[in-house]
Parts: sequence; C-alpha cells; structure tokens
Amino acid sequence: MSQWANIKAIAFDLDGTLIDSVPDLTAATNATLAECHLPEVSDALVRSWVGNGAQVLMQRALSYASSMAEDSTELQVQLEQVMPRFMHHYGEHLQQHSLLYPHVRETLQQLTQAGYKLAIVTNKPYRFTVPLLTAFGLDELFSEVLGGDSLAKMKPDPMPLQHLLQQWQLDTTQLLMVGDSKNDILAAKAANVMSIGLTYGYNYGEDIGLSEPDAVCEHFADIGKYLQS
Ligand SMILES: O=C(O)COP(=O)(O)O
Ligand SMILES: [Mg+2]
Repeated sequence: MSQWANIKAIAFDLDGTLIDSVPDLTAATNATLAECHLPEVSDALVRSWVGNGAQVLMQRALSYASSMAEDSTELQVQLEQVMPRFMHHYGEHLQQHSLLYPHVRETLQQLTQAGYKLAIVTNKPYRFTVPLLTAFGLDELFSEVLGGDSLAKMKPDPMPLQHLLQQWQLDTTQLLMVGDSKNDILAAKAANVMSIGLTYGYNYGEDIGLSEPDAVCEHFADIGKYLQS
C-alpha cells in the first residue's frame, strides 16, 4: 500500500500556498516605512522576506530600508514601535490586491468531500488569518486554524503539526503538510510527517525541491493526484 493511502488529514500553509498575499503585505510594509520616512521596498523584495511571520518581515524591511536611506545615521527606528503600525495597515487592507492561486477552492472542496480533515498551519498572525480565509470563502473548509502566534513556537518548529496530531488523535503517517516554503518542509520532517512542496510560492528565491519534500507540485490541483493514488 502506498504511504499516501494512510493520509487522513492535511495541514495547509497559507501565504504562497493558497493565497498570493505579497501585494497587500508590500502595501502595508511601505505604508509603515513611509511613516518612518524610510524609502519604499519592491514587491520582489517582500516576496523574498515572507515566511517567518509579520515581525521578521518588518525587521527585514526595516533593516533594508534603513540601509538604503540617504542619512541612515539619523534613523534609529525601533521594531517594537513600528509593529503596531504594520499590524494596523495590514489589518485595514488584507485583501485589496491578494488573490487565491488557481484551482485552490475547488481542490480544497474535493478534498473535504473525499473525507480529508483540513487545517491551516501558517506563520501569519492568527488575527489576520481567519478574516482572510473568510474573505475568500474558505473558512468553513478548515476544522482547525493555527496562526504563527497561536502556540509558543511557529514553523519550522514541529509544534503546530504536533498539536494537530494530538488534537485529532492521528499517528504521524496520517498527516500531510502542504506548503511553499522550506519552513513547511522542515516542520513536517521535524514532526515526522509527509510533505508536498509547491514551486510557485515564496521560498526566499530557493528551489523547494532542495528541502526534499515527499513530492513537489507545480500546481495546487496536482496534490490530488498523490492523494487519490
Ligand atoms: O506570514 C508569513 O511570514 C508566512 O506565512 P505562511 O506560513 O502562511 O507562508
Ligand atoms: Mg508560505
């Protein structure tokens, strides 16, 4: 029997896997930088900084923009001071430019109809995660939603996946992690569960195959091929 046949539940990453959220993350980052009199950053740079939660994103943006500022000696912008501003801006415009990737909704619907239990395991703060899922009409498909601040540790730590295993009384052969980042694959390996890496998302500009997930998919709909095999 194929190891895929054991899978009963699937944990999905959010940013770069279900939703292309970089345009709104860039807008919130730039609104925050502008308030600090710092230069704007590009979508492409933000894409390479997403993956470790909102605080690390803003930390990377601040250190880059400070280094690009004309007179960086005068600028001593503190992360703790700007985080509330970033959270405010992003919360105001969570879904202005962000889009679902192709075939996400119907593939998730097919998986729930086939009996799989679905969860979100994201490093995005929880307070943004549920409204974003609701805005895209996906919230009802997930039995559990874990944000980057829901537990003491976030991916690549295995804690969120271990929490799901315990919550759902599953053994490690029954859970699959699907994500676009090495953090997703590292978390899966540390929790000893299977993983699928997606090539179209954000992975610091690196090939997700280098993290050696159990399978690599170019399109979201392709994950169904493994699960139905
Ligand atoms: O918010 C982030 O940094 C990444 O979020 P993700 O875990 O859903 O990719
Ligand atoms: Mg991701």
